[in-house]
Formats: sequence, C-alpha cells, structure tokens
Amino acid sequence: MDTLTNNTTATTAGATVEITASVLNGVRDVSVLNASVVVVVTALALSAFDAGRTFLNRILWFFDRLLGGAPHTVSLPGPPGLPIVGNLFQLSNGHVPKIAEWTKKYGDVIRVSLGEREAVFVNSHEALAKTIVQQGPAYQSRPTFKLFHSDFASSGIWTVGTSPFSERLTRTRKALSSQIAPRLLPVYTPVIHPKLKKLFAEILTISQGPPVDMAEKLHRFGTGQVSEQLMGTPLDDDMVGMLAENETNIFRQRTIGSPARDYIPLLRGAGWIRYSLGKALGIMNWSYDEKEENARAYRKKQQVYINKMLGGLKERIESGDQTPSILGNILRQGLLKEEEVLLASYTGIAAGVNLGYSLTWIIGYLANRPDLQQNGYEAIRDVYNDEAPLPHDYDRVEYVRALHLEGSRIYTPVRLGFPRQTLQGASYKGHKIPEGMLVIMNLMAGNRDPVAFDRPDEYLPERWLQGRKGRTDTYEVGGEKLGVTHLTYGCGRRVCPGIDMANRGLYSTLVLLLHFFTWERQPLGEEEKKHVFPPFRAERECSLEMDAIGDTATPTEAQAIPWSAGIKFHCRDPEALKVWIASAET
Ligand code: HEM
Repeated sequence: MDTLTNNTTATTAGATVEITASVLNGVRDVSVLNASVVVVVTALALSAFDAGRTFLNRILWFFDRLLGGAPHTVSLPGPPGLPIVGNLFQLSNGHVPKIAEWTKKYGDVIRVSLGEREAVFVNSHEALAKTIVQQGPAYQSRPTFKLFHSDFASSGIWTVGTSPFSERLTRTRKALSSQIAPRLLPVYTPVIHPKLKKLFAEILTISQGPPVDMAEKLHRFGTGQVSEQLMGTPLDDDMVGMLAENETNIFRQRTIGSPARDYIPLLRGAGWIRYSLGKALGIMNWSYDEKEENARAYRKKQQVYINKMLGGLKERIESGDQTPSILGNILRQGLLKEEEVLLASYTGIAAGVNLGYSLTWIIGYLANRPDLQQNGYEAIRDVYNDEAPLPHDYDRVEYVRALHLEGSRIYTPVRLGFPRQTLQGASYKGHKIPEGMLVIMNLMAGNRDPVAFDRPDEYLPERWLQGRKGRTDTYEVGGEKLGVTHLTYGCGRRVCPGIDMANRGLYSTLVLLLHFFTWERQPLGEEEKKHVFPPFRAERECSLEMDAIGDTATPTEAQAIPWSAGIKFHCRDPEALKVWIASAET
C-alpha cells in the first residue's frame, strides 16, 4: 500500500513538474512571440519614416560591424550589400561592368563595402578632377593589404606605387622622378635601341611563319626595356623572361577585392584555425595556403634578380663605369639611403609590366584597322620621306602620337588605377570622406566618360590631332582647343611619374612597326597556342574588334590582360629592315 501511495505521490509530483514546465515554456513562447511581434511591428513602423529607417540601419550596421562588416562613416549613396561581405562578391564577375551599373544607379562617387573595408569609388572624369586632383594632399596615401604587403613583402619595402605616404616614399619618388624626367630620357636611348632592333629582327622572322600571339614578345620587350634603363646594362634573354613572368605574377596579386580573406576577418580566423589544426594533426593541405606560398616564392625569386642586378650595377660604378641609368645616377649622386635604393629598384622593375600589355592591346586592335595603319604609314612618310623614322624622335609624327594616346585611353590597362587612401579628411558635394578611407579611382570610367570625350567608345585618333585634347567636336581652326587629357596614368599627387617613359616606349615601337610592316588578325594554329603567354590567355581568342571589356581575360584583376590574338605580319621591305637592323645608328 505504502509503495502504491509513494508511487502515486511521485507520479503526481512528476506530472505537476511537467505541467509547470510546459506552462512556463508556453509562457516563454508567448513572451518570445510577443517580443518578436513587437520587434517586427516596431521595425515596420520605423521603416515608414526616413529617420526610422536610418535608426534601423544603424542597429543593423552595429551588429554587422561586430561580425567584421565595414563601418559606415561616409554618407555617399551606394549599393546595399550583404552582412559581413558587403558588396565584395558582387564584383566577382568583372569590376568595370558592375561599377558602371552602380554608377548609373547611385551617381559618380559612391560608397561600397568590401568586407571589413569601407571604400569610395570615383567614377567620372569630373569627379576624379574634383577629388583626387583638386584636393590632392588629402588623397596622397596608399592602403596596405595582407597578401601583398605582408605575405609577399614582409620586409616593409614594397614599391612606390604600393607604399603609404611617408618620408621614405616621398624621397624615393622624388629621386626616381628626377631621373625619368622628360628632358633626361634621351640619355637612355643607347640602352633601348638594341632592344628595338632585337624586337624588329624577331618580328621579321615571325613574319615568315604562321600567325603568332605577340604578348610574350611585347611583354619581355616592355619589362626588359624599363629594367635596362634602370640598370644601364643589357639583360640576357633568360633573365628578362623570368623577370617578365614573375613581375606579371606579382602584379596579379594587387587585385581589388581578392583574396576574400584580406577583406573578411571571419575568413582569416577560419584560415588560422584550419592552419593550426593542420599543423597539429599533420594534415599537410590544411597547413598549406597556395596564395601565401606563391607570394613568398615570387618574392624570393624577385630578390635573387634584384640583388644580382643591383650588385652588378654597384660593381660597375665602383670600377668607374659612367653609363647613364636611372639607378646608376641615383647611386652616383648619393640621392637615396640603402633601403630607399631597394624601394626604387623594386619599383623600377615592376614599372615595365604595363607597357607590354598596352602594346598588346593597341597592336591587336590595329591589326583589324588597315585604314589606321595606312594613315600612320603615310603620316610617317610625310615626315621622313622614304627613310626609316627615328624611333627616339619622340612624337614627331603627330598621327603616331594620336594612335598611342587613343590606344592608351580606350584600353586603360590599369582599369581601377592603384588604390589610394586618404591622408586627411576630404569631401565631395557636401559628403565628408574621412582620413584613412580606401579610394578607388575608376580610370576606365574616366577615360570613357561621355562628358569628357565625345563618342567615348570609338577609337578616334582625330581627337588628339592638331592641338585637340580628347574631343573631335570642340576644335575650330584658330578657335579654342578645349578638352582634357586621358587618365590612363592616374592623376593628382601620386600620378604615374613614368608617363613620358611609357609614351616613348609606345611611340618608338609603333612608328617602326607602321613603317616596316602591315599586319592582320588570323587564327592561331594549335602549335602557336602552346606558346601563348601567360598560358591561360590561350583558352580564347579576342574578337577582331578587341573589345576592351568583352576581350579582357582578367576582368577582376588589377591589370587588364587580353585573351590571345593571332597576328600575321607582312614586311613591306625586308631588305630595308635588315639594313636598319644592321646600322650603327641609334
Ligand atoms: C603603359 C605603361 C604604364 C601605365 C599604364 C602606368 C600606369 C600607372 C598608374 C595607373 C599608376 C597609378 C597612378 C595614380 O595613383 O594616380 C601608376 C603609378 C606609378 N607608375 Fe606607372 N604606368 C606605366 C608605366 C610606368 C613606367 C615606365 C614607369 C617608370 C619607372 C612607371 C612608374 C610608376 C610609379 C613609380 C608609380 C607610383 C607613383 C606613386 O605612387 O607615387 N610607370 N602608373
């Protein structure tokens, strides 16, 4: 009986506890439900007013920021993004078209969230002038990124174009600029001339075979040419090949929005945990990060050739060599300290990379424009009669100058420039842009801006002829010569100091090519596809029009590299070319 009573009591107590728990749960559920209803109703009510929406956004931004999203310090309009990642992945199908879409919707200066980084994108010619140029001192720093500034170059010596504002940067930029000033450039022509002869001898040989893709030759020519002017001595082919490939790989690390972990702290945390677990458990591919390992390998390789080249230059100087060269002059005049000399060296070696790709785009485009080739040929004949043009007689043939200026504008090989960071507060149309803000200069948009350039998507050399600047419709004989310059080399305080050097490289190559050759597009054969550089370009061939957007193989990278393009050259007069190659003239 007692047992029965005890059991009954226990059962009753158990049931009571269960009932109480379920009542409490019910109450809690009702409270949660009520609270949720209150939150939703309040949110809906708030969202009906501007001030309410702002308040709600601030709450969301607060939690987003806690999880590693970007701050919201700028009131400029811009695309809404996802929590934590912001707009980062919206850029992953191609920078230029997506930013053009945003510009259309939100205006020419917009706020964008790139993971934890807040950024301002400047997307028109006028807006670039009003910000980067007119408020120059505020926009003169550069941001740092983990992959490039830490994994690749942990020594703290990067390049001038990737260095934040500092005294070391200013001194090095000044010294470098003084040695590539337009009036000094002719002293380096004895170094460049043999490179031109070598390139044209190669093109003569190529013209006797099947069509080829020219990027490797032009890239080696561009990078080699700048490096040799830097060091004042010819570099052997293997060295130039290795250097051109490595510097392309290094430049490709300077991509806005990639790798994602440079922008998303949670990804960095996850990567660190995976790495530590991999180490502890001996799981090799967990403790291996391909991008980081590649970055270190590129730097190691780079240090070998920089040290070799710099060591050689110092030895030559010690033994009394007086050959003019950019770094040689800097060393002889004692313009820089040791680490600044290194900074200048890394900068100079990297600087030629864009020259090769500019030439690849322009020559590829002209292959399908026999009319422009013919105009160029005749313009050269008007100046030099039937003599070979002097390649270093810079911009003497106005039409060739117009061809290279227009090619640089229309293709803009560094589409988003090199990223900037504000050094002090700035503003745009009443919106404050605080110190430390990442600023992206959309040079491609500036160069295709219909307000600055009429018929902006057409390749019109005329816009640079007879004193015109960028426009075909604002010039009258004896009238005003209005217009603007193109923005391919950036603008403002950190504008490219190598503009004249780059333009000379484009002019000298084009003037000789137009004089000695005609060329056309033809499909690449299977064998020739194997030699396309870098190899990923062989996956497709550019359209005949060489569309700057549709034919870019690297739409999300710092540098716009075209897909492959088969070119067949025809030499107008092989004997005359051989005579030019054999001549001692520079
Ligand atoms: C076609 C070839 C070239 C193109 C398209 C190009 C383009 C650019 C661009 C877009 C910038 C960023 C400018 C800015 O932020 O406003 C830049 C910076 C720079 N360029 Fe060039 N460049 C070329 C050739 C050269 C050459 C031959 C040199 C010579 C040494 C050079 C040296 C530099 C340096 C040192 C900077 C960094 C400036 C700074 O941050 O203060 N570039 N270039």
